[in-house]
Amino acid sequence: MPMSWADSVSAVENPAGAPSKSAYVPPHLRNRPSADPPAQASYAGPSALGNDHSGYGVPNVVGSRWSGQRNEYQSDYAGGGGRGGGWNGRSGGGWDRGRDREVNPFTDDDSEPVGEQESSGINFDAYEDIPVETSGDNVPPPVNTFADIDLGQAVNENIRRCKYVKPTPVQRHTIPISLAGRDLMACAQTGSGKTAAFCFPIISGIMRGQFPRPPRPRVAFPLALILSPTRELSCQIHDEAKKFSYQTGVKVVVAYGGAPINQQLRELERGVHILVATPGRLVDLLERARVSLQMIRYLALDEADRMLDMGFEPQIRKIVQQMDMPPPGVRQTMLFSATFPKEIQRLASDFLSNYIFLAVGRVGSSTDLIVQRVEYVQETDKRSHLMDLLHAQRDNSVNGKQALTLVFVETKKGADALEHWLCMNGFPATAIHGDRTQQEREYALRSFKTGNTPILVATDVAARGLDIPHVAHVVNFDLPNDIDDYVHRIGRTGRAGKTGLATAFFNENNSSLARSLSDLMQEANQEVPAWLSRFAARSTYGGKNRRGGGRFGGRDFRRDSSYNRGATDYYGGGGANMNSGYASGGYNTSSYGAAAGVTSAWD
Ligand SMILES: Nc1ncnc2c1ncn2[C@@H]1O[C@H](COP(=O)(O)OP(=O)(O)OP(=O)(O)O)[C@@H](O)[C@H]1O
Repeated sequence: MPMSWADSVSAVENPAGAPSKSAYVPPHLRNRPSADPPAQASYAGPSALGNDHSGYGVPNVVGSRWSGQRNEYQSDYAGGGGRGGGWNGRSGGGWDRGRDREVNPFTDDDSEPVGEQESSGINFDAYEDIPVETSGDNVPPPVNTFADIDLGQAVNENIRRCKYVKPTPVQRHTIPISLAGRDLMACAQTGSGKTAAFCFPIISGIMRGQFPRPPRPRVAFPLALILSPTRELSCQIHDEAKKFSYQTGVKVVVAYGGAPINQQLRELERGVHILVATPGRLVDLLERARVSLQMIRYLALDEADRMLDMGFEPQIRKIVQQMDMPPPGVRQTMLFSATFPKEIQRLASDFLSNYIFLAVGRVGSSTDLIVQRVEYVQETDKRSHLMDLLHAQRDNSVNGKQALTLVFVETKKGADALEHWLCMNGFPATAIHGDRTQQEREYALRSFKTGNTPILVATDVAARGLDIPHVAHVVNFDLPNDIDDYVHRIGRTGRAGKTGLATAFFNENNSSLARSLSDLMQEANQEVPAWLSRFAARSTYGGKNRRGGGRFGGRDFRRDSSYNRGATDYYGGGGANMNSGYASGGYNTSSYGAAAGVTSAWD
């Protein structure tokens, strides 16, 4: 009988009763040192913060909204209640022991990719002429190199370990904005390095800041909260953040649904500076009073438009507005996505204070990195058409290794059925969707990443954020209803300067998407088939086709004349500290890159 995930985790915790087959361990708990010392000796974040590896021995706060409060705080914030109170002293030696115990995330081969995983091979030329547009008050100028940014020695060392040679455009612009303490809504193409763009300033800010001691034991008081919509994405952000914060003393913990909560509670009790979480599990932890948000200084929402879409909005409002989190203007808030529909921007502005809007890159995820093809395929022909594509791909395999192909379908049942059919026909495939257990989801992802099953059939649960190297082909077997979902799906390929292919199967059922798809492809200089243009000419934008970005995935809604007329409506009661410059029409916009001065089909 297969062992459940919960059983397998408790088997890890109770080795005496462990079954002979290897037990499943959640990703964020893998590669932990085998002998776990008592909690009080395990991690002493605050002493690390004082253990100056970062060049911050002398307060050197760059425009942080916390700089003025340094002296009010104790110097030894520990990030969590801890057990036994071993969290307080810089001189207690806990950090040194803690640091020794810190697992080196750069040697983690947990998800060994098909080929070598190198960042240095990134083709930055692909980003040279990317259009960038900022709006807002007193926008800090972009930087050109990591050396131009004062992130501290320890973070710089981790950047080197990551093999990041220079910042991507979104990093060049957002990091100075965030380090200046400004709120931010950033809309940048898929695969362009947004994760590091919000992680670096948070880590650096926590390293240089001084924070009060958590007031209650056994309750976690994170300083930063990063929310994302899926479990896999939260795990991925956690992994990335651990790399960026290695040996900085900043402790990152992840909490997500589908995993045993007790394990996560124990992690939280050991101390946390940065909590990465999915909204549902976080609400659970808040309701159990095991996490308090009262010390939050940084709030980042990844895939922010998804987080504020109908499904998640109530939970996000609860977390951000109805618990004990400091209000906008006190905390620093950063929202990131590749797409930002205007109505979502309006909602989001409730969470922000005098923010800067940044748009980087074209719609369709990247300039010419993703070749987009649309083929007219009747429902009944889709399987055989897919088979043809896969056969062609198999013929083109390099060194016997088949390129990774991600196939998006509409329903969970459809995913199961297509996976089964592919396997029956000799194509090693696996599937990921919301009805699979977390263990199955993780196995599927891992099996795909390592190339054991080079075809992954997925629902939209895999559409956003997942950074899987070597995905060469994204097939929209079923097209989504929303063009923004299409943008995120195809963005699973063509990442970080690499090229990719996206094929969509289109038929009458997708008529409502025709116009936005055809416009998007034109914007991205893709060949639009004549038949699709005819479909587009016949259709209007459906209610769900709400793109408003033109060359970008979104444009600042405050630029709309309707916004200036009705500014108070949007901000009434939201607590936003609106800069008078916007409402009075004196708002600043600047464009960088090849194409300054914006004209857009959607405005
Ligand atoms: N400065 C850099 N130099 C080289 N590689 C980088 C740099 N910054 C990020 N990367 C790499 O680029 C890839 C994509 O980054 P990331 O996942 O943060 O993209 P994203 O913009 O969040 O994408 P999505 O919109 O799909 O969520 C990752 O593999 C990351 O390690």
